[in-house]
Amino acid sequence: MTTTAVPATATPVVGFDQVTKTYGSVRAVDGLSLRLYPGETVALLGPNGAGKSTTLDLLLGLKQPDSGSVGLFGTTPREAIVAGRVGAMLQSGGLTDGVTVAELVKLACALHPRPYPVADVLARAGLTRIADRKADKLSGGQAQRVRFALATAGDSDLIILDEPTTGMDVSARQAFWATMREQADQGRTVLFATHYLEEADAIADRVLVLHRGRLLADGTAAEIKARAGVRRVCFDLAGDIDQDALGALPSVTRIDVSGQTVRIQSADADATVHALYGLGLYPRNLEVAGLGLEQAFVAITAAEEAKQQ
Ligand SMILES: Nc1ncnc2c1ncn2[C@@H]1O[C@H](COP(=O)(O)OP(=O)(O)OP(=O)(O)O)[C@@H](O)[C@H]1O
Repeated sequence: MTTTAVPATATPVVGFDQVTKTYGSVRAVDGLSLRLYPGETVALLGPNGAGKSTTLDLLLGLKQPDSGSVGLFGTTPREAIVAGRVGAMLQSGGLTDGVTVAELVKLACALHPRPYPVADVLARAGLTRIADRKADKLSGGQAQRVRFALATAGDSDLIILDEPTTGMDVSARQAFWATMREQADQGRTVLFATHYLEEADAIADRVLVLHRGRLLADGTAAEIKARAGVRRVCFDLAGDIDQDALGALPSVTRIDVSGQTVRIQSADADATVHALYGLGLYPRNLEVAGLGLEQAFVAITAAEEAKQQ
């Protein structure tokens, strides 16, 4: 379903084949097969507990699969990491108390086989002014920027980011994504897990939706939105609003009424609007539009939940 033009013979940056990982009775990753290719910017979405962090840990060799295989650049995660091909920014850890920001970045540069100059790494992450501050004296957003610096200390081919912008303010987020775009434009593969669907929509050229450890959707944001197969119908009504009657219109899957404004999700917007007029109502400011990525995500995962009940 992916639309990215990739030669069939290209060695995948990431190759998951039928990977399963369980914790006791919890199947965190369930038969996952996946290929990522050079230059792709890929968002990994999923509700809490969907298996995103476990997937990234498997990719980084921090966890081993119970079955199936995980490959990076045609080799093992460990070999790829030792060769400096992977930069990673995980949700926590990596920041040692009592050590300054500059010292941490220097160490990350020293450990990378193809390091960037320390001053460049600090500047790119917006850390120059706080380079002498101790890592345990940072705000949440500053600590995230340090993790970002550590992930980009050298010239890696794959950058893995687990919820990278959590705690960052708006300008830090914008700067962060501008840098990631540059990295992708230079041919690097960027894989990021996020709960900010607007970021996935704006940044990713491919979106993966995980649900209970399985891949529920894989495509561009536009394809995921279309796949939800639902449209939004929004209008104003004068007078008393009979929510039950509107909810019973054909193909309506969801209804919200706020003041005189009605917002409906419909699997067949034409049929819904036709029947709306059939009730003898006169909607004003009528708008029919596709779902945003966030609503599409909710619709897709809710449909899957309903199937599994
Ligand atoms: N170390 C562990 N021991 C036991 N269960 C675990 C462990 N790590 C994760 N799990 C379980 O595995 C499932 C997947 O967890 P994971 O952290 O990969 O999900 P996630 O998509 O990253 O979630 P979130 O969005 O909340 O960060 C969850 O049900 C979680 O409770």
